[in-house]
Amino acid sequence: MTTSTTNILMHLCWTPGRNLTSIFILLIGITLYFIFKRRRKMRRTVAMLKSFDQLPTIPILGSIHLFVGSLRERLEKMINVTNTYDSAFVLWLLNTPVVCIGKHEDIRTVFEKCHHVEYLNVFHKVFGDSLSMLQDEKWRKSRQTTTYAFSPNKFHQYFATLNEYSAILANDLEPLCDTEQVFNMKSYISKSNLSSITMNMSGYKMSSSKHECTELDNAISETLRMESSRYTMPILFPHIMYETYLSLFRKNRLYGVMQNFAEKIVQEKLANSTKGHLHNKPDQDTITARPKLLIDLLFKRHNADAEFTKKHVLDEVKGVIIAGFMSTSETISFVLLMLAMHHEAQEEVYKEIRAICGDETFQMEDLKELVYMEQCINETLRKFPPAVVDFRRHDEDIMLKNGKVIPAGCLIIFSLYKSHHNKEFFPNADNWDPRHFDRERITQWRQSFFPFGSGPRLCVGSKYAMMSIKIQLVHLLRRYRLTTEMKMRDIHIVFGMVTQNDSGYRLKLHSRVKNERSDMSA
Ligand code: HEM
Repeated sequence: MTTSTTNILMHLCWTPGRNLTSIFILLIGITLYFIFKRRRKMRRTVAMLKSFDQLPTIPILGSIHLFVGSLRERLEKMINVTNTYDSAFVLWLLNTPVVCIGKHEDIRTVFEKCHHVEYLNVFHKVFGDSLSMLQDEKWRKSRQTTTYAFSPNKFHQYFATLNEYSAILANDLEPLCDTEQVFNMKSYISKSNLSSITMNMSGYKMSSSKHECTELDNAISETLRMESSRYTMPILFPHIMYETYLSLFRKNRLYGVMQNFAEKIVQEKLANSTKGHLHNKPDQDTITARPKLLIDLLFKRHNADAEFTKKHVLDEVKGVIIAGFMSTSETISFVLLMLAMHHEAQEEVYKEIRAICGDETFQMEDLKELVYMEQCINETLRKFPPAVVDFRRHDEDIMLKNGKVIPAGCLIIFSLYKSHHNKEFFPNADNWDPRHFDRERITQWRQSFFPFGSGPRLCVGSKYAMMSIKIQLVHLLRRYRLTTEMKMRDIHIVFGMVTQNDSGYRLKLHSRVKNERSDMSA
Protein backbone atom coordinates (compact mmCIF):
# COMPACT_ATOMS: atom_id res chain seq x y z
CA MET A 1 0.00 0.00 0.00
CA THR A 2 1.43 3.41 -0.94
CA THR A 3 2.14 6.00 1.77
CA SER A 4 -0.56 8.31 0.40
CA THR A 5 -3.23 5.55 0.49
CA THR A 6 -2.18 4.71 4.04
CA ASN A 7 -2.45 8.40 4.91
CA ILE A 8 -5.98 8.60 3.53
CA LEU A 9 -7.06 5.54 5.46
CA MET A 10 -5.41 6.81 8.65
CA HIS A 11 -7.15 10.12 8.10
CA LEU A 12 -10.54 8.40 7.72
CA CYS A 13 -9.97 6.23 10.77
CA TRP A 14 -8.67 8.88 13.13
CA THR A 15 -10.91 11.86 12.41
CA PRO A 16 -14.42 10.54 13.00
CA GLY A 17 -15.92 14.04 12.82
CA ARG A 18 -14.90 14.54 9.20
CA ASN A 19 -14.92 11.04 7.86
CA LEU A 20 -18.64 10.81 7.03
CA THR A 21 -18.31 13.24 4.13
CA SER A 22 -15.11 11.55 2.95
CA ILE A 23 -16.74 8.12 3.04
CA PHE A 24 -19.73 9.47 1.15
CA ILE A 25 -17.52 10.97 -1.58
CA LEU A 26 -15.48 7.76 -1.76
CA LEU A 27 -18.65 5.66 -2.11
CA ILE A 28 -19.99 7.86 -4.91
CA GLY A 29 -16.62 7.65 -6.66
CA ILE A 30 -16.54 3.86 -6.46
CA THR A 31 -20.17 3.59 -7.61
CA LEU A 32 -19.54 5.84 -10.63
CA TYR A 33 -16.41 3.88 -11.54
CA PHE A 34 -18.35 0.59 -11.60
CA ILE A 35 -21.28 2.11 -13.48
CA PHE A 36 -19.07 3.42 -16.28
CA LYS A 37 -17.03 0.21 -16.42
CA ARG A 38 -20.23 -1.79 -16.80
CA ARG A 39 -21.70 0.59 -19.37
CA ARG A 40 -18.63 0.13 -21.57
CA LYS A 41 -19.09 -3.60 -21.41
CA MET A 42 -22.73 -3.15 -22.38
CA ARG A 43 -22.14 -1.28 -25.62
CA ARG A 44 -23.66 -4.02 -27.76
CA THR A 45 -26.73 -4.24 -25.56
CA VAL A 46 -27.25 -0.49 -25.57
CA ALA A 47 -26.87 -0.31 -29.36
CA MET A 48 -29.46 -3.05 -29.87
CA LEU A 49 -31.89 -1.48 -27.42
CA LYS A 50 -31.94 1.73 -29.49
CA SER A 51 -34.58 0.15 -31.75
CA PHE A 52 -37.04 0.10 -28.80
CA ASP A 53 -39.05 2.98 -27.33
CA GLN A 54 -37.17 4.28 -24.29
CA LEU A 55 -38.41 5.75 -21.01
CA PRO A 56 -36.60 8.95 -20.03
CA THR A 57 -33.54 8.33 -17.86
CA ILE A 58 -31.38 10.38 -15.51
CA PRO A 59 -27.80 9.55 -14.52
CA ILE A 60 -27.32 6.86 -11.89
CA LEU A 61 -31.03 6.36 -11.14
CA GLY A 62 -32.06 5.41 -14.70
CA SER A 63 -35.85 5.60 -15.00
CA ILE A 64 -36.60 5.07 -11.31
CA HIS A 65 -37.60 8.69 -10.69
CA LEU A 66 -40.72 8.03 -12.81
CA PHE A 67 -42.02 5.58 -10.22
CA VAL A 68 -41.61 7.50 -6.99
CA GLY A 69 -44.46 7.32 -4.48
CA SER A 70 -46.23 4.91 -2.17
CA LEU A 71 -46.42 1.23 -3.16
CA ARG A 72 -49.87 1.89 -4.54
CA GLU A 73 -48.81 4.96 -6.55
CA ARG A 74 -45.78 3.15 -7.90
CA LEU A 75 -47.89 0.33 -9.25
CA GLU A 76 -50.40 2.76 -10.74
CA LYS A 77 -47.59 4.67 -12.46
CA MET A 78 -46.11 1.40 -13.75
CA ILE A 79 -49.48 0.34 -15.16
CA ASN A 80 -50.02 3.76 -16.78
CA VAL A 81 -46.58 3.72 -18.39
CA THR A 82 -47.10 0.19 -19.72
CA ASN A 83 -50.43 1.22 -21.21
CA THR A 84 -48.87 4.11 -23.15
CA TYR A 85 -46.60 1.80 -25.14
CA ASP A 86 -48.17 -0.53 -27.60
CA SER A 87 -45.17 -2.82 -27.92
CA ALA A 88 -42.02 -3.52 -25.92
CA PHE A 89 -40.11 -0.59 -24.41
CA VAL A 90 -36.95 -0.10 -22.39
CA LEU A 91 -36.43 1.38 -18.93
CA TRP A 92 -33.30 1.56 -16.81
CA LEU A 93 -33.31 0.21 -13.28
CA LEU A 94 -30.21 2.03 -11.98
CA ASN A 95 -27.64 0.79 -14.50
CA THR A 96 -29.55 -2.29 -15.57
CA PRO A 97 -31.50 -2.11 -18.83
CA VAL A 98 -34.92 -3.72 -18.63
CA VAL A 99 -37.08 -4.64 -21.60
CA CYS A 100 -40.78 -4.46 -20.69
CA ILE A 101 -43.22 -6.51 -22.71
CA GLY A 102 -47.01 -6.73 -22.53
CA LYS A 103 -48.15 -8.29 -25.80
CA HIS A 104 -49.51 -11.80 -25.40
CA GLU A 105 -47.44 -13.29 -28.23
CA ASP A 106 -44.18 -11.81 -26.87
CA ILE A 107 -45.01 -12.95 -23.34
CA ARG A 108 -45.59 -16.48 -24.61
CA THR A 109 -42.29 -16.47 -26.53
CA VAL A 110 -40.35 -15.35 -23.46
CA PHE A 111 -42.13 -17.79 -21.14
CA GLU A 112 -41.34 -20.68 -23.49
CA LYS A 113 -37.71 -19.74 -24.12
CA CYS A 114 -36.43 -18.40 -20.81
CA HIS A 115 -36.10 -20.60 -17.77
CA HIS A 116 -34.00 -18.12 -15.87
CA VAL A 117 -36.08 -16.17 -13.36
CA GLU A 118 -34.23 -13.05 -12.24
CA TYR A 119 -35.30 -10.95 -9.26
CA LEU A 120 -31.94 -9.13 -8.98
CA ASN A 121 -31.33 -10.56 -5.48
CA VAL A 122 -34.59 -9.11 -4.18
CA PHE A 123 -36.75 -11.72 -2.35
CA HIS A 124 -33.76 -13.99 -1.75
CA LYS A 125 -33.85 -13.27 1.98
CA VAL A 126 -37.45 -14.52 2.10
CA PHE A 127 -37.27 -17.47 -0.27
CA GLY A 128 -33.64 -18.52 0.24
CA ASP A 129 -32.59 -21.34 -2.08
CA SER A 130 -36.10 -22.49 -2.83
CA LEU A 131 -37.52 -23.47 -6.19
CA SER A 132 -38.64 -20.05 -7.38
CA MET A 133 -35.14 -18.62 -6.79
CA LEU A 134 -33.09 -21.45 -8.35
CA GLN A 135 -31.63 -21.69 -11.84
CA ASP A 136 -30.35 -24.34 -14.25
CA GLU A 137 -29.46 -27.77 -12.84
CA LYS A 138 -30.34 -26.93 -9.23
CA TRP A 139 -33.75 -25.69 -10.37
CA ARG A 140 -34.32 -28.79 -12.55
CA LYS A 141 -33.67 -31.15 -9.60
CA SER A 142 -35.83 -29.18 -7.17
CA ARG A 143 -38.57 -28.82 -9.74
CA GLN A 144 -38.64 -32.62 -10.16
CA THR A 145 -39.05 -33.21 -6.42
CA THR A 146 -41.70 -30.53 -6.00
CA THR A 147 -43.64 -31.60 -9.10
CA TYR A 148 -43.81 -35.08 -7.58
CA ALA A 149 -45.46 -33.61 -4.48
CA PHE A 150 -48.21 -32.31 -6.79
CA SER A 151 -48.75 -35.52 -8.75
CA PRO A 152 -52.39 -36.69 -9.14
CA ASN A 153 -52.14 -39.49 -6.52
CA LYS A 154 -51.60 -36.90 -3.76
CA PHE A 155 -54.71 -34.89 -4.45
CA HIS A 156 -57.26 -37.01 -2.57
CA GLN A 157 -55.29 -36.45 0.59
CA TYR A 158 -54.98 -32.71 -0.07
CA PHE A 159 -58.71 -32.58 -0.78
CA ALA A 160 -59.52 -34.15 2.61
CA THR A 161 -57.35 -31.65 4.50
CA LEU A 162 -58.67 -28.65 2.57
CA ASN A 163 -62.22 -29.78 3.17
CA GLU A 164 -61.60 -30.10 6.89
CA TYR A 165 -59.98 -26.67 7.22
CA SER A 166 -62.59 -24.97 5.05
CA ALA A 167 -65.37 -26.38 7.25
CA ILE A 168 -63.55 -24.95 10.29
CA LEU A 169 -63.29 -21.60 8.50
CA ALA A 170 -67.03 -21.54 7.80
CA ASN A 171 -67.73 -22.34 11.48
CA ASP A 172 -65.31 -19.68 12.71
CA LEU A 173 -67.27 -17.07 10.76
CA GLU A 174 -70.62 -18.00 12.30
CA PRO A 175 -70.44 -15.40 15.14
CA LEU A 176 -70.15 -12.63 12.51
CA CYS A 177 -73.17 -13.77 10.56
CA ASP A 178 -76.34 -11.59 10.57
CA THR A 179 -74.68 -9.08 12.90
CA GLU A 180 -74.29 -6.30 10.33
CA GLN A 181 -70.64 -6.23 11.40
CA VAL A 182 -68.25 -5.28 8.59
CA PHE A 183 -64.98 -7.21 8.80
CA ASN A 184 -61.88 -7.87 6.71
CA MET A 185 -62.26 -11.37 5.27
CA LYS A 186 -58.58 -11.71 4.48
CA SER A 187 -57.39 -12.53 8.02
CA TYR A 188 -59.82 -15.46 8.28
CA ILE A 189 -58.92 -16.74 4.83
CA SER A 190 -55.20 -16.44 5.56
CA LYS A 191 -55.45 -18.43 8.77
CA SER A 192 -57.30 -21.25 7.06
CA ASN A 193 -55.01 -21.30 4.04
CA LEU A 194 -51.79 -21.14 5.96
CA SER A 195 -52.88 -23.99 8.22
CA SER A 196 -54.06 -26.23 5.38
CA ILE A 197 -51.10 -25.65 3.09
CA THR A 198 -48.66 -26.22 5.97
CA MET A 199 -50.44 -29.45 6.85
CA ASN A 200 -50.49 -30.62 3.24
CA MET A 201 -46.87 -29.82 2.49
CA SER A 202 -45.31 -30.83 5.79
CA GLY A 203 -47.79 -32.56 8.10
CA TYR A 204 -47.27 -29.78 10.68
CA LYS A 205 -50.42 -28.78 12.55
CA MET A 206 -50.48 -25.10 13.30
CA SER A 207 -51.87 -23.89 16.59
CA SER A 208 -55.61 -23.30 16.35
CA SER A 209 -55.22 -19.92 18.09
CA LYS A 210 -55.30 -17.04 15.65
CA HIS A 211 -52.09 -15.58 17.06
CA GLU A 212 -49.53 -17.86 15.36
CA CYS A 213 -51.15 -17.40 11.94
CA THR A 214 -51.66 -13.67 12.31
CA GLU A 215 -48.08 -13.06 13.35
CA LEU A 216 -46.78 -15.12 10.45
CA ASP A 217 -49.22 -13.66 7.95
CA ASN A 218 -48.23 -10.12 8.95
CA ALA A 219 -44.53 -10.96 8.84
CA ILE A 220 -44.85 -12.44 5.35
CA SER A 221 -46.98 -9.58 3.98
CA GLU A 222 -44.73 -6.90 5.42
CA THR A 223 -41.47 -8.45 4.25
CA LEU A 224 -42.80 -9.01 0.75
CA ARG A 225 -43.90 -5.39 0.58
CA MET A 226 -40.54 -4.18 1.86
CA GLU A 227 -38.68 -6.37 -0.59
CA SER A 228 -40.84 -5.22 -3.52
CA SER A 229 -40.16 -1.59 -2.57
CA ARG A 230 -36.47 -2.12 -3.24
CA TYR A 231 -37.05 -2.07 -7.00
CA THR A 232 -37.95 1.61 -6.89
CA MET A 233 -35.85 2.67 -3.88
CA PRO A 234 -32.29 2.61 -5.20
CA ILE A 235 -30.83 3.34 -1.79
CA LEU A 236 -32.08 -0.07 -0.61
CA PHE A 237 -30.91 -1.95 -3.65
CA PRO A 238 -27.42 -2.95 -2.47
CA HIS A 239 -27.59 -5.81 -0.03
CA ILE A 240 -25.57 -3.98 2.59
CA MET A 241 -27.91 -0.99 2.55
CA TYR A 242 -30.99 -3.17 2.88
CA GLU A 243 -29.43 -5.04 5.81
CA THR A 244 -28.60 -1.71 7.48
CA TYR A 245 -32.18 -0.52 6.97
CA LEU A 246 -33.52 -3.75 8.50
CA SER A 247 -31.26 -3.41 11.53
CA LEU A 248 -31.99 0.28 12.03
CA PHE A 249 -35.76 -0.21 11.93
CA ARG A 250 -35.64 -3.58 13.70
CA LYS A 251 -37.31 -5.29 10.75
CA ASN A 252 -35.06 -8.34 10.90
CA ARG A 253 -37.41 -9.84 13.45
CA LEU A 254 -39.98 -10.29 10.65
CA TYR A 255 -37.61 -12.60 8.83
CA GLY A 256 -36.99 -14.28 12.18
CA VAL A 257 -40.70 -15.09 12.52
CA MET A 258 -40.66 -16.88 9.14
CA GLN A 259 -37.40 -18.64 9.86
CA ASN A 260 -38.59 -19.90 13.27
CA PHE A 261 -41.76 -21.20 11.73
CA ALA A 262 -39.85 -23.15 9.07
CA GLU A 263 -37.42 -24.48 11.68
CA LYS A 264 -40.30 -25.68 13.86
CA ILE A 265 -41.73 -27.60 10.90
CA VAL A 266 -38.43 -29.28 10.11
CA GLN A 267 -37.61 -30.03 13.75
CA GLU A 268 -41.00 -31.58 14.34
CA LYS A 269 -40.63 -33.77 11.28
CA LEU A 270 -37.23 -34.96 12.44
CA ALA A 271 -38.47 -35.56 15.99
CA ASN A 272 -41.45 -37.60 14.75
CA SER A 273 -39.48 -39.78 12.40
CA THR A 274 -37.79 -42.72 14.04
CA LYS A 275 -34.59 -43.56 12.19
CA GLY A 276 -35.15 -44.56 8.60
CA HIS A 277 -38.92 -44.31 8.81
CA LEU A 278 -39.14 -41.31 6.54
CA HIS A 279 -38.04 -43.17 3.48
CA ASN A 280 -38.84 -46.85 3.88
CA LYS A 281 -41.28 -47.11 1.04
CA PRO A 282 -41.05 -45.21 -2.19
CA ASP A 283 -44.32 -43.35 -1.80
CA GLN A 284 -45.46 -43.76 1.76
CA ASP A 285 -44.67 -42.23 5.09
CA THR A 286 -44.78 -45.14 7.54
CA ILE A 287 -45.68 -42.94 10.49
CA THR A 288 -48.87 -41.62 9.00
CA ALA A 289 -49.46 -44.35 6.39
CA ARG A 290 -50.27 -41.51 3.99
CA PRO A 291 -48.66 -40.70 0.66
CA LYS A 292 -45.42 -38.85 1.16
CA LEU A 293 -45.62 -35.13 1.58
CA LEU A 294 -43.29 -32.57 0.06
CA ILE A 295 -41.18 -32.54 3.24
CA ASP A 296 -40.71 -36.34 3.11
CA LEU A 297 -39.59 -36.14 -0.49
CA LEU A 298 -37.15 -33.39 0.41
CA PHE A 299 -35.66 -35.39 3.30
CA LYS A 300 -35.37 -38.40 1.04
CA ARG A 301 -33.34 -36.27 -1.34
CA HIS A 302 -31.31 -34.87 1.55
CA ASN A 303 -30.32 -38.40 2.55
CA ALA A 304 -29.27 -39.32 -0.97
CA ASP A 305 -27.51 -36.10 -1.96
CA ALA A 306 -24.84 -34.57 0.29
CA GLU A 307 -25.14 -31.22 -1.48
CA PHE A 308 -28.81 -30.95 -0.62
CA THR A 309 -28.48 -29.88 3.01
CA LYS A 310 -31.02 -29.51 5.79
CA LYS A 311 -31.05 -25.76 5.05
CA HIS A 312 -32.20 -26.59 1.52
CA VAL A 313 -35.05 -28.68 2.92
CA LEU A 314 -36.04 -25.81 5.16
CA ASP A 315 -35.85 -23.23 2.34
CA GLU A 316 -37.94 -25.38 0.00
CA VAL A 317 -40.68 -25.99 2.53
CA LYS A 318 -40.76 -22.34 3.53
CA GLY A 319 -40.68 -21.16 -0.10
CA VAL A 320 -43.54 -23.35 -1.29
CA ILE A 321 -45.71 -22.54 1.72
CA ILE A 322 -45.20 -18.78 1.32
CA ALA A 323 -45.62 -18.80 -2.48
CA GLY A 324 -48.75 -20.91 -2.23
CA PHE A 325 -50.44 -19.38 0.77
CA MET A 326 -50.03 -15.72 -0.21
CA SER A 327 -51.32 -15.96 -3.78
CA THR A 328 -54.19 -18.27 -2.91
CA SER A 329 -55.36 -16.18 0.06
CA GLU A 330 -55.42 -12.94 -1.94
CA THR A 331 -57.23 -14.63 -4.83
CA ILE A 332 -59.99 -16.09 -2.63
CA SER A 333 -60.39 -12.75 -0.86
CA PHE A 334 -60.72 -10.97 -4.20
CA VAL A 335 -63.23 -13.56 -5.49
CA LEU A 336 -65.40 -13.15 -2.38
CA LEU A 337 -65.26 -9.38 -2.69
CA MET A 338 -66.22 -9.54 -6.37
CA LEU A 339 -69.14 -11.87 -5.63
CA ALA A 340 -70.29 -9.58 -2.82
CA MET A 341 -70.29 -6.68 -5.31
CA HIS A 342 -71.97 -8.69 -8.09
CA HIS A 343 -75.11 -10.24 -6.58
CA GLU A 344 -76.29 -11.97 -9.76
CA ALA A 345 -72.99 -13.77 -10.17
CA GLN A 346 -73.06 -14.77 -6.51
CA GLU A 347 -76.57 -16.25 -6.88
CA GLU A 348 -75.49 -18.16 -9.97
CA VAL A 349 -72.48 -19.63 -8.16
CA TYR A 350 -74.71 -20.50 -5.20
CA LYS A 351 -77.22 -22.32 -7.42
CA GLU A 352 -74.41 -24.26 -9.04
CA ILE A 353 -73.00 -25.27 -5.64
CA ARG A 354 -76.44 -26.45 -4.46
CA ALA A 355 -76.98 -28.44 -7.63
CA ILE A 356 -73.59 -30.13 -7.61
CA CYS A 357 -72.39 -30.30 -4.01
CA GLY A 358 -75.67 -30.16 -2.08
CA ASP A 359 -75.62 -29.44 1.65
CA GLU A 360 -73.22 -32.01 2.97
CA THR A 361 -70.20 -33.93 1.73
CA PHE A 362 -69.02 -33.61 -1.82
CA GLN A 363 -66.32 -35.39 -3.79
CA MET A 364 -63.15 -34.11 -5.39
CA GLU A 365 -64.57 -35.02 -8.80
CA ASP A 366 -67.55 -32.69 -8.19
CA LEU A 367 -65.24 -29.69 -8.30
CA LYS A 368 -64.77 -30.09 -12.07
CA GLU A 369 -68.49 -29.51 -12.53
CA LEU A 370 -68.37 -26.07 -10.91
CA VAL A 371 -67.97 -24.40 -14.28
CA TYR A 372 -69.46 -20.99 -13.56
CA MET A 373 -67.53 -20.75 -10.28
CA GLU A 374 -64.34 -21.41 -12.28
CA GLN A 375 -65.29 -18.59 -14.66
CA CYS A 376 -65.60 -16.25 -11.66
CA ILE A 377 -62.22 -17.38 -10.30
CA ASN A 378 -60.56 -16.93 -13.70
CA GLU A 379 -62.11 -13.52 -14.15
CA THR A 380 -60.73 -12.50 -10.75
CA LEU A 381 -57.28 -13.84 -11.67
CA ARG A 382 -57.53 -11.86 -14.89
CA LYS A 383 -58.56 -8.59 -13.30
CA PHE A 384 -56.27 -8.89 -10.26
CA PRO A 385 -53.45 -11.26 -11.23
CA PRO A 386 -51.49 -12.16 -8.06
CA ALA A 387 -48.33 -11.70 -10.11
CA VAL A 388 -48.77 -8.37 -11.90
CA VAL A 389 -45.37 -8.77 -13.51
CA ASP A 390 -42.86 -11.58 -13.94
CA PHE A 391 -39.10 -11.44 -14.47
CA ARG A 392 -36.64 -13.27 -16.73
CA ARG A 393 -33.08 -13.06 -17.99
CA HIS A 394 -31.91 -14.94 -21.05
CA ASP A 395 -28.38 -15.64 -22.22
CA GLU A 396 -29.30 -15.55 -25.92
CA ASP A 397 -30.92 -12.89 -28.11
CA ILE A 398 -34.70 -13.21 -28.42
CA MET A 399 -36.59 -12.02 -31.48
CA LEU A 400 -40.06 -10.59 -30.80
CA LYS A 401 -43.06 -10.83 -33.13
CA ASN A 402 -42.40 -7.33 -34.55
CA GLY A 403 -38.80 -8.28 -35.51
CA LYS A 404 -37.11 -6.36 -32.68
CA VAL A 405 -34.45 -8.30 -30.79
CA ILE A 406 -33.97 -8.39 -27.02
CA PRO A 407 -30.21 -8.66 -26.54
CA ALA A 408 -28.76 -11.56 -24.57
CA GLY A 409 -28.32 -10.91 -20.87
CA CYS A 410 -31.05 -8.28 -20.63
CA LEU A 411 -33.51 -8.28 -17.79
CA ILE A 412 -37.03 -8.81 -19.15
CA ILE A 413 -40.14 -7.79 -17.25
CA PHE A 414 -43.45 -8.87 -18.63
CA SER A 415 -46.72 -7.35 -17.60
CA LEU A 416 -49.32 -10.04 -17.04
CA TYR A 417 -51.61 -7.21 -15.97
CA LYS A 418 -51.42 -5.64 -19.42
CA SER A 419 -52.02 -8.85 -21.31
CA HIS A 420 -55.02 -9.56 -19.04
CA HIS A 421 -56.49 -6.17 -19.94
CA ASN A 422 -56.16 -6.54 -23.70
CA LYS A 423 -59.55 -5.59 -25.14
CA GLU A 424 -58.98 -7.73 -28.21
CA PHE A 425 -59.41 -10.80 -25.98
CA PHE A 426 -61.38 -9.34 -23.06
CA PRO A 427 -63.83 -6.82 -24.55
CA ASN A 428 -65.13 -5.63 -21.16
CA ALA A 429 -61.59 -5.63 -19.72
CA ASP A 430 -61.99 -2.74 -17.26
CA ASN A 431 -64.88 -4.42 -15.48
CA TRP A 432 -65.26 -7.72 -13.67
CA ASP A 433 -67.21 -9.88 -16.10
CA PRO A 434 -67.13 -13.71 -15.82
CA ARG A 435 -68.58 -13.97 -19.34
CA HIS A 436 -65.04 -13.38 -20.61
CA PHE A 437 -64.45 -17.02 -19.71
CA ASP A 438 -67.53 -18.52 -21.36
CA ARG A 439 -66.71 -21.93 -22.78
CA GLU A 440 -67.19 -20.81 -26.37
CA ARG A 441 -64.59 -18.06 -25.91
CA ILE A 442 -61.84 -20.45 -24.81
CA THR A 443 -59.68 -20.01 -27.95
CA GLN A 444 -59.75 -16.24 -27.39
CA TRP A 445 -59.03 -15.93 -23.68
CA ARG A 446 -56.39 -18.65 -23.63
CA GLN A 447 -54.13 -16.56 -25.82
CA SER A 448 -53.72 -13.71 -23.39
CA PHE A 449 -54.32 -15.21 -19.92
CA PHE A 450 -51.26 -16.20 -17.81
CA PRO A 451 -52.14 -16.03 -14.10
CA PHE A 452 -49.90 -19.01 -13.32
CA GLY A 453 -47.19 -18.14 -15.85
CA SER A 454 -46.47 -20.52 -18.70
CA GLY A 455 -43.69 -22.70 -20.10
CA PRO A 456 -41.24 -24.72 -18.00
CA ARG A 457 -41.56 -22.50 -14.92
CA LEU A 458 -45.33 -22.59 -14.85
CA CYS A 459 -46.61 -22.41 -11.26
CA VAL A 460 -46.08 -25.85 -9.78
CA GLY A 461 -49.10 -25.44 -7.47
CA SER A 462 -51.68 -24.20 -10.01
CA LYS A 463 -53.97 -27.25 -9.72
CA TYR A 464 -53.66 -27.24 -5.95
CA ALA A 465 -54.54 -23.53 -5.93
CA MET A 466 -57.66 -24.02 -8.05
CA MET A 467 -58.79 -26.92 -5.88
CA SER A 468 -58.29 -25.04 -2.62
CA ILE A 469 -60.08 -21.92 -3.89
CA LYS A 470 -63.07 -23.96 -5.05
CA ILE A 471 -63.34 -25.92 -1.80
CA GLN A 472 -63.32 -22.76 0.31
CA LEU A 473 -65.90 -21.13 -1.92
CA VAL A 474 -68.21 -24.14 -1.64
CA HIS A 475 -68.04 -24.09 2.16
CA LEU A 476 -68.51 -20.35 2.47
CA LEU A 477 -71.07 -19.61 -0.21
CA ARG A 478 -73.50 -22.41 0.49
CA ARG A 479 -73.76 -21.17 4.06
CA TYR A 480 -73.46 -17.40 3.74
CA ARG A 481 -74.64 -14.68 1.42
CA LEU A 482 -72.05 -11.93 1.12
CA THR A 483 -72.60 -8.21 0.83
CA THR A 484 -70.27 -5.24 0.84
CA GLU A 485 -70.42 -1.49 0.72
CA MET A 486 -67.20 -1.36 -1.26
CA LYS A 487 -67.35 -0.38 -4.94
CA MET A 488 -64.98 -1.18 -7.79
CA ARG A 489 -63.58 2.34 -7.51
CA ASP A 490 -62.51 1.61 -3.90
CA ILE A 491 -60.13 -1.07 -5.11
CA HIS A 492 -56.51 0.04 -5.37
CA ILE A 493 -54.07 -2.72 -5.90
CA VAL A 494 -50.58 -2.70 -4.44
CA PHE A 495 -47.68 -4.87 -5.44
CA GLY A 496 -46.05 -6.74 -2.58
CA MET A 497 -44.77 -9.60 -4.77
CA VAL A 498 -48.40 -10.72 -4.64
CA THR A 499 -51.15 -8.25 -5.62
CA GLN A 500 -53.25 -7.04 -2.69
CA ASN A 501 -56.10 -4.60 -2.28
CA ASP A 502 -54.84 -1.62 -0.29
CA SER A 503 -58.09 -1.17 1.62
CA GLY A 504 -58.73 -4.84 2.40
CA TYR A 505 -61.82 -6.95 1.71
CA ARG A 506 -64.63 -5.58 3.86
CA LEU A 507 -67.67 -7.85 3.90
CA LYS A 508 -70.88 -8.61 5.79
CA LEU A 509 -72.27 -12.12 6.18
CA HIS A 510 -75.91 -13.19 6.04
CA SER A 511 -77.15 -16.66 6.79
CA ARG A 512 -78.44 -18.65 3.80
CA VAL A 513 -79.87 -21.46 5.89
CA LYS A 514 -81.93 -19.26 8.22
CA ASN A 515 -83.25 -17.13 5.36
CA GLU A 516 -84.19 -20.16 3.30
CA ARG A 517 -86.03 -21.70 6.24
CA SER A 518 -88.01 -18.50 6.80
CA ASP A 519 -88.78 -18.31 3.05
CA MET A 520 -90.15 -21.86 3.16
CA SER A 521 -92.29 -21.29 6.24
CA ALA A 522 -93.70 -18.13 4.67
C1 HEM B 1 -53.91 -18.36 -7.18
C2 HEM B 1 -52.83 -18.96 -6.81
C3 HEM B 1 -51.49 -18.87 -7.47
C4 HEM B 1 -51.05 -18.06 -8.48
C5 HEM B 1 -51.84 -17.01 -9.24
C6 HEM B 1 -49.67 -18.39 -8.73
C7 HEM B 1 -48.88 -17.79 -9.70
C8 HEM B 1 -47.58 -18.13 -9.96
C9 HEM B 1 -46.76 -17.53 -10.97
C10 HEM B 1 -47.19 -16.42 -11.92
C11 HEM B 1 -45.54 -18.11 -10.91
C12 HEM B 1 -44.33 -17.77 -11.79
C13 HEM B 1 -44.40 -18.61 -13.05
C14 HEM B 1 -43.34 -18.21 -14.03
O1 HEM B 1 -42.44 -17.43 -13.68
O2 HEM B 1 -43.43 -18.67 -15.18
C15 HEM B 1 -45.58 -19.09 -9.86
C16 HEM B 1 -44.52 -19.88 -9.50
C17 HEM B 1 -44.55 -20.75 -8.43
N1 HEM B 1 -45.64 -21.06 -7.65
FE1 HEM B 1 -47.49 -20.31 -7.82
N2 HEM B 1 -49.31 -19.38 -7.87
C18 HEM B 1 -50.39 -19.72 -7.10
C19 HEM B 1 -50.45 -20.70 -6.13
C20 HEM B 1 -49.41 -21.52 -5.78
C21 HEM B 1 -49.49 -22.60 -4.82
C22 HEM B 1 -50.77 -23.04 -4.11
C23 HEM B 1 -48.24 -23.11 -4.70
C24 HEM B 1 -47.75 -24.23 -3.83
C25 HEM B 1 -48.45 -24.87 -2.94
C26 HEM B 1 -47.36 -22.35 -5.58
C27 HEM B 1 -46.02 -22.55 -5.72
C28 HEM B 1 -45.24 -21.95 -6.69
C29 HEM B 1 -43.82 -22.24 -6.86
C30 HEM B 1 -42.99 -23.16 -5.99
C31 HEM B 1 -43.40 -21.49 -7.96
C32 HEM B 1 -42.00 -21.46 -8.58
C33 HEM B 1 -41.96 -22.45 -9.75
C34 HEM B 1 -40.62 -22.50 -10.45
O3 HEM B 1 -39.89 -21.51 -10.41
O4 HEM B 1 -40.32 -23.55 -11.05
N3 HEM B 1 -48.11 -21.40 -6.22
N4 HEM B 1 -46.83 -19.09 -9.29
